[in-house]
Amino acid sequence: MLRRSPLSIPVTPGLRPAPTNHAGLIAWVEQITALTKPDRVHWCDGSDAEKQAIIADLLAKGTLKELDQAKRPGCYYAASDPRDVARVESRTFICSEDEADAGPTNNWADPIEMRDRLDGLFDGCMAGRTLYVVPFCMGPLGSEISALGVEITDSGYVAISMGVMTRMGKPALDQLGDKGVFVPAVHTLGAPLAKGQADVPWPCNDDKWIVHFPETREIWSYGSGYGGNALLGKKCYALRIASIMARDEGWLAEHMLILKLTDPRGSVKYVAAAFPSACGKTNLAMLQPTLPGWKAETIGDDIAWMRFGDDGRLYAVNPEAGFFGVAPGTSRATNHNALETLASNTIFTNTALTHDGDVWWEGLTKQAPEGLTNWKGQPHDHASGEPAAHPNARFAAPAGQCPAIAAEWEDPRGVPIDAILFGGRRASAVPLVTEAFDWEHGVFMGSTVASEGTAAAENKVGELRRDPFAMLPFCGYNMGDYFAHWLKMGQGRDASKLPRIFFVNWFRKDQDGKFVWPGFGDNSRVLKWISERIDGEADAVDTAVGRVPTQGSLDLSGLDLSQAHLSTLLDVDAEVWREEAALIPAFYEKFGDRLPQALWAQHAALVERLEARDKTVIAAE
Ligand SMILES: Nc1nc2c(ncn2[C@@H]2O[C@H](COP(=O)(O)OP(=O)(O)OP(=O)(O)O)[C@@H](O)[C@H]2O)c(=O)[nH]1
Ligand SMILES: O=C([O-])CC(=O)C(=O)O
Repeated sequence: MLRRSPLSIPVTPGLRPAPTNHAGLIAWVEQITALTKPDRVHWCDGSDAEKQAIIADLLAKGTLKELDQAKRPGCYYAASDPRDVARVESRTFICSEDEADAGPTNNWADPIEMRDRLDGLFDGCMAGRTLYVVPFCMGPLGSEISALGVEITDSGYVAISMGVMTRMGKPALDQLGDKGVFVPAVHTLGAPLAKGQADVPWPCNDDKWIVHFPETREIWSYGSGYGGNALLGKKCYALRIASIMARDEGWLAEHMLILKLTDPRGSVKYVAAAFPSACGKTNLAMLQPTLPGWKAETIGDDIAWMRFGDDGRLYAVNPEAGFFGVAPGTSRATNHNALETLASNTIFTNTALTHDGDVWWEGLTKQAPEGLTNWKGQPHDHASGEPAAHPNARFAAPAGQCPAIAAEWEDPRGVPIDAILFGGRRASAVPLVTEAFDWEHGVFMGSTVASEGTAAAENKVGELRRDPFAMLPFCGYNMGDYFAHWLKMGQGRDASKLPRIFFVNWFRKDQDGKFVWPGFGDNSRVLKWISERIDGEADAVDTAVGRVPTQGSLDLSGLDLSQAHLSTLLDVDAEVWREEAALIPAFYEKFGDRLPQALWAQHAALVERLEARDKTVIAAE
């Protein structure tokens, strides 16, 4: 669409003068305006006055409801259309020129055909609506690791949410200057309004398309107003398109939280951790250690952009400015810092509403309050067994409001990463924590992550699926090449400066289906072990799958954990792992020759180690 259309379409009458001299940007906005035919065009400056005006419009339309401003100043509530509640992976496409470049884990469509389809879908799609031009910066302003984008959207909800989630408006436009490079991202609800037609609170379309063109680094999103489908700076740009930029430019764009950990001696470690959607990134990023003297602070909760510095260390920035977190399960007991963050200036979507103008979700309090309205706008019926909040109900809150935010969270240089964690939801097999033997073994671990599905996407909840590096839905190119890129990033480097790699699993269950590990703040016990491993202080035992803590090396003081449960958490059952290992080739074979030989060699070495062991290898001393 973009490349084939000339940039000579006349400016729509009424278009306000663009607050930029960037000729390419102005031409692109004119072109999209001509295609989508909105009633009005608004260039976002990111000011408070602008935010208030958009909110007033959304309140009038019923998209937003004002929460009790005495209790939650600056907080608003939206309930989505029930057909628009999560990312739509089946409608997400990587339209590379060569199908093989998208790889077997992405949906692919021919880019020419897709452009024709989008031409049709976007023609007049914004009729009756305002087109918002949303310039944004991913990463701290002024950082060499940061990058710019401009989202065009016909959703005021998206425009203000982008204001929370990114550095949006004038500062981003200033950074772009007259000639800067930006990723163009076009979003529409796919719900044009005929003259005089009344709007609905949450317009969207049954037909949804989330499309990426890797070669031209463009994003086109049609039909959804929700989360990662519509806030295009997040998954679409900061992961899918950025992963391509990172491959080409020699850095890493990852689905990782970033955490600062300070031990009782005052020594600091920075940890990045990749867990699939709704598997605990936000919670770990805001963790309150239960171990005395340990301190955890937040740098980011979802995405990390990382580059090697001249000193050989890997530096990470959080490209986002807000948290788009899962509400259900968040409570004072599990994540006090998140609740403090949500006290003001937050947009809640698909939670339940209390009778006195506040939000509620399952897990917030033990007992649901009386008089709840569920996310579908109906009186909540406790007896129905249906949750009052949608399981993927979310909050969008400014990161700077988090009481645990680290002072350096916006440091343009980023923070040097000491440890990388991979993880997922695994009821069985996978120990509480395992250290990789080296970088290559760590890449092997990352490539074989499997996790039980959650409500964050439309796949089946609870079903086990491979989610390498927690990037399955977010890698913008062939994952075989992505694994090779990870291997290459560690090659020829001083191993003592490379982050150490670990695999964690907070989700082991006993025979009754109950979590064995208390999780949340008690995950600090695992972080302590990791920190002490890096300092050469904690013991580990070599097992076939990696190094696991000796029972004595994990700080379990004050924890009521039975010996049987501890064994469940730390034992490596060779029989179970032989079955696990036997599942890997079918997954690897999907990538054909794009799967690096080094990973096949890692698999062969794992099988060999497992053959050499007795049935059960106990990590206890
Ligand atoms: N049992 C247990 N549950 C956890 C733990 N950490 C997080 N959870 C639950 O997992 C769910 C998702 O947690 P989040 O921290 O929001 O997950 P996320 O990875 O940030 O999710 P996305 O925003 O989708 O990327 C919530 O219901 C949490 O209560 C833990 O240590 N143990
Ligand atoms: O992108 C979204 O809609 C929400 C999110 O963070 C995820 O799914 O990981």
